[in-house]
Amino acid sequence: MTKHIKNIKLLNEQSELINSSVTIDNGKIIAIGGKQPEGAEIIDGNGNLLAPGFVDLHVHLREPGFEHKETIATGSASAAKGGFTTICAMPNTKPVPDSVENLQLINGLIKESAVVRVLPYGSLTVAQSGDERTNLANLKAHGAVAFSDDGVGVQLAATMFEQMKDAAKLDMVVVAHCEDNSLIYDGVMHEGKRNKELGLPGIPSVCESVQIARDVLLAEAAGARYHVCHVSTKESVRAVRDAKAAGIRVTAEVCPHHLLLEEMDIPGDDANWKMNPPLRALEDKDSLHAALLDGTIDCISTDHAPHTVEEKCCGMVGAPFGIVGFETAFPLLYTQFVETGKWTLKQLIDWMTVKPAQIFNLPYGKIEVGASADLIIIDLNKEQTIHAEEFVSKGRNTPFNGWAAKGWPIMTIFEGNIVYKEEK
Ligand SMILES: NC(=O)N[C@@H](CC(=O)O)C(=O)O
Ligand SMILES: [Zn+2]
Repeated sequence: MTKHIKNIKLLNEQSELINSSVTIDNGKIIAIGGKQPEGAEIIDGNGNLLAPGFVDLHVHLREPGFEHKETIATGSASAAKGGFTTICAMPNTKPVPDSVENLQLINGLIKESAVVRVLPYGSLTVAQSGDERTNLANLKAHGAVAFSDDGVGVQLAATMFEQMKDAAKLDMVVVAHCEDNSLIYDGVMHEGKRNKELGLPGIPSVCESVQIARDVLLAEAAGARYHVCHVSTKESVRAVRDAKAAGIRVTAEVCPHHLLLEEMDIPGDDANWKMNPPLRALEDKDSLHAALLDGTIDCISTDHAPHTVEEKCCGMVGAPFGIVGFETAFPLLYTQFVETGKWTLKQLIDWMTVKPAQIFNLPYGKIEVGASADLIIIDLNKEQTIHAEEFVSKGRNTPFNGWAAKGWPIMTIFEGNIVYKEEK
């Protein structure tokens, strides 16, 4: 069935909104600005923005193994509501996608219940233990989008180096959660000012940056493509910036919460403010903004990490790290940084669409003839307060409960089908 989305605005390179229309057929975009085809189903955009569906390189869907926190069905529906149509699922599930058999199991679950495109990672080591290396060629052959042990850092340089060399041969990206276990010190938040005020153990910045510094040198020696997860410190930014300047094939992501919050915002010993890496100092936050703007950091990823209310109930010590992200990412960033004139709308959309897609060579994140019809209609004027209890995700773990934000996705189209529509 042909669909014609009329009365929408498209963003041009100058970040101007241009009146247009988009026609889709058979899951693909077949015309931009064309006439309404005879017999087409009409979707009226009511003058709102039509953007490419967001692409998220870093998400946790919890299935298989932790369905009490999230499932592929609830996680992908949450993604759809947030405007995400391509999401890359991290391997910290049970079982871990460390073998063809386990990856096939996950592929089957995705096929059964995902409402948007879910691309699974393969792990770098068996059971993410950091010891035995996985067979990357086999994982690639069965659909792994990239390789990562996210949730934990790969501790041994030799293990990382060997996997980088194999990934380079396959022209696949190694994606790293950078954390040196000997420098965590049982910390639950940033080692800085606020953790001392709260009397809570801290994680020093160097815990992250030291492993990035190691890895960029390993990536250079291996000739590998290397992507850094959730960069949070100014020293990490410097390590990535220097590596890029040296011609090393490194890319990096930043999460909305690290752009929006810093350690002094943490109201108290509340686990909805506990995530890994933790909220750092103001100067770290500032350096992340500068890094996005100068291209050191390539894209924004949510690190959607749902946990149960029970797990997050009782203070930071003992609670798992992580916060949800899909349903608040765009409106928060739009309200705080586009509406205030710090970023253009085009910059924000690019950091959430074409930029992440390019890192994995994915053909998504663009509105062009022939592209998959993965589209979102965003009402930039719609203002709403965030209520965690209304999330489609099973997770309620967010520090943004009660925040007001503008710019809400009101319809999400995946491969030509409507997978989310706002309730009026
Ligand atoms: N970011 C987090 O705080 N938690 C993630 C793991 C991770 O992304 O490192 C999780 O799986 O809960
Ligand atoms: Zn991580």
